[in-house]
Amino acid sequence: LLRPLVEEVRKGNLSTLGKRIQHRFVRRINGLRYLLAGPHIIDHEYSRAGGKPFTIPTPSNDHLMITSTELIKELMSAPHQTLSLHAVAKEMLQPKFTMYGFEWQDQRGVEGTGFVRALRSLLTSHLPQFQPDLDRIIRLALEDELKTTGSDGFARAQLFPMIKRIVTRVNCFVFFGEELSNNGEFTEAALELPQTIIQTAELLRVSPAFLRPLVTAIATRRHRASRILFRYLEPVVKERLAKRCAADQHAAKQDVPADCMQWLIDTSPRKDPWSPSRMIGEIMAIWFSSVHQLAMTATFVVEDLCLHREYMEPLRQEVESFAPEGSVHTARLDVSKLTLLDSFVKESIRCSNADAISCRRKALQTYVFRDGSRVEKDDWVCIPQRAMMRDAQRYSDPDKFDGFRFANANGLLRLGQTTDKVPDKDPSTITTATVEWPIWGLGNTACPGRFYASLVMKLLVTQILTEWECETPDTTQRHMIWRSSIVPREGTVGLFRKRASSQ
Ligand code: HEM
Repeated sequence: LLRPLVEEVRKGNLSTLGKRIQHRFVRRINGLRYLLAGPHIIDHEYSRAGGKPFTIPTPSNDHLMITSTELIKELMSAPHQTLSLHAVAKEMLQPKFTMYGFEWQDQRGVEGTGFVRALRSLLTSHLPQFQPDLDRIIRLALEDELKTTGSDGFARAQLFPMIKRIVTRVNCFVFFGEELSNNGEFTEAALELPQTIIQTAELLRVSPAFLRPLVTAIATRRHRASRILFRYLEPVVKERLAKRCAADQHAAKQDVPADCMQWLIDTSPRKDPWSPSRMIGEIMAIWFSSVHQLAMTATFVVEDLCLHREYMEPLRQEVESFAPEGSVHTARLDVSKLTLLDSFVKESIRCSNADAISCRRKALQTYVFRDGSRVEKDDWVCIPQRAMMRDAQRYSDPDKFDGFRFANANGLLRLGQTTDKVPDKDPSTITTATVEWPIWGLGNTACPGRFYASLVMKLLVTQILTEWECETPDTTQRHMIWRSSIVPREGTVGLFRKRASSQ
């Protein structure tokens, strides 16, 4: 709060100082409401702004919200040294404290962007090989989670905690391989880490600097989860780094494991190689990105399946029509053909978006858009995606859950017709990153894990469809709000019963 004022004093700009103090102070106090009502405040201001940019105060800074295609394109082409995604992540997650002392750069790409190749290219291209294993892990995890049934034949499960565990299991497999993914202590720490990071970072954002080490030690239980992961990963990473170095020296090709940890090592800098602990810090940061959003989004999708049961039969029929002959097993199913499922998952994201904003960038220096909109240094600029996805100008009947909205719209767009169902001008799928569908971010920084995330969500839903009947008695309050996040409630229960045909 005080930093901008101190800067004003330094500049000797005393005439405007009084006004600025008052303005900043009032905005920061007003901004406190954002903590508990962020998405609602954004929705309200969006409808008042009539397509123009608008500013939302938060307790720490202002967020400039932009919605026009021109401004969004300008945002995407602005230099990373000016409008930075990494600086946002650093502010939100406080990695220096929450990730065991791991320091991030403010600017993306300073130490290479190998992780994009590791996830966007290598992980994505290996998805067909991974699919049978992902399918098996999800199936066994569901059976394990839902093994205790009541007298009515239904197993009861708290959906969000269950899906966090399932996502952790599959992600552990693709990140760290079979052995570590079967290690209970390791997977428990892998599940704990993202939750600890988020909770601790929030505490740190409201703690004075001198208390931060103490707050971190208490909230992370002296980095319990990080230390366990580190203990397991250190010998493996050391060995793999040494092997890479030896292979480079002898220009030899060697058999290497096919997992994300290996690809992150392979794509890390060669000229000035990272130490094992630096490498583990990088892996943990990417690990965090892989669990948190996916678990929340997948939970809302499963909740929507339980709530809108009329979609189960048509979705089932679609899965069965594409299943390899004579089986309903989803291991080798070509999920890209399941256009109704793609549409259902997309509609779930449109209606129950886990984040009210996307494409956050922090201004490392003041930036003025071509239309004159200003983002002051240290403020953020964002896209208010939830409000845009509920705008009747973009989506007809936006408050209605229309599971096949996108499939129907794609059908019309493919015929060269127009539709008011969606704002898209061309057919699209869930992973298409466009101005109309910014849930993955945009441009160079668009989520490199989106193809994997989409596959996991679809496999989870197809497993439930083919093996289970599901419903939920909890139909009212499905989420809680913190800042712009819309987090599934831990207590929402799903009822699951094995389908007669799958027993
Ligand atoms: C439903 C799940 C997910 C959602 C909604 C999501 C969304 C996003 C968004 C909005 C961004 C910021 C992009 C920008 O602002 O331009 C992002 C970045 C990122 N995501 Fe995801 N993500 C998901 C799953 C995953 C998974 C499973 C992984 C890893 C396997 C992953 C890895 C990353 C990484 C590494 C970045 C940083 C990209 C960069 O700095 O260039 N995400 N994601």
